[in-house]
Amino acid sequence: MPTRERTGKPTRSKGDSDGNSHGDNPALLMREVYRKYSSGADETTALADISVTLARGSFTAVMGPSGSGKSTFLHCAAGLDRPTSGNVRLGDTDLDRLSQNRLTRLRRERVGFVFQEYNLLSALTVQDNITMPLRLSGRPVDREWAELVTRRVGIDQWLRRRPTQLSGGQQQRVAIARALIARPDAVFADEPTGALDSHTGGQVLALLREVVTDLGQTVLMVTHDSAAAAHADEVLFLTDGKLADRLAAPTAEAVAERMSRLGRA
Ligand SMILES: Nc1ncnc2c1ncn2[C@@H]1O[C@H](COP(=O)(O)OP(=O)(O)OP(=O)(O)O)[C@@H](O)[C@H]1O
Repeated sequence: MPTRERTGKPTRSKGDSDGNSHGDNPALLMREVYRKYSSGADETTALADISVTLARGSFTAVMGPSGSGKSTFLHCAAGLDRPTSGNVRLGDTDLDRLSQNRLTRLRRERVGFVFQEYNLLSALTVQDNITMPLRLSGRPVDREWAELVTRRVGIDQWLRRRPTQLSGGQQQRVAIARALIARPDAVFADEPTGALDSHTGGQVLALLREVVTDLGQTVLMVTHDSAAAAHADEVLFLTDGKLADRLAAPTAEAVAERMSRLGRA
């Protein structure tokens, strides 16, 4: 059932148009992506023939054994790394055609990041941390969106504090608000609950789910945790850099079972 955010605007469900300037296209399209690392005679294929489409307003988890290519996948998808071959399209932009400067600008303006370690600036207030991506790209703050995000993420009462005056879970909420402030094409989360206890981690995952369901954002999350992956609409399983399996409407048990099957493969 579609929900409505507090502004009264209808929100998107999986696959809908996003209502912003980027039209009907998917949030992310990866086509036949390879990422190889060479050192001397050694070559490692970290990603092999990855083709994935993320619909706007979808929540996707990426799982796989250690070394299976999860971080490389996230970095290539988010424009932090360039594939050796293949295409990555974020919204309506082909990343392989961008210069390094344009790619940096795109990451600031159209991508949100949430890391395990929050990466907040301790000298700045929560408010200034959240609006930092906009200041870096010289863009004005959309007050209505900023208020909606801070309220929705549940940090409106801490805006004048410094990150060190907040708990880990509260800091991760600030990082999520910062990731959303520019209304990105996609939010990339790398083990966002890795540093949190399971209760607080559960709250952060529920928040990411709301960010997708209520605010229509697109989230791609790398995780080792089956229970975390179960918050997503779909789980992608990587082994040896390949997309080995995928699971829609996951439960923690089904995810754990697929993971153990991959381990035996
Ligand atoms: N800079 C690099 N140079 C050479 N090989 C690399 C480099 N980065 C990653 N690799 C290799 O690429 C493969 C995929 O690494 P990646 O970090 O993406 O895996 P991962 O699934 O995220 O692992 P983990 O769960 O342990 O974080 C591994 O074999 C790794 O050793």
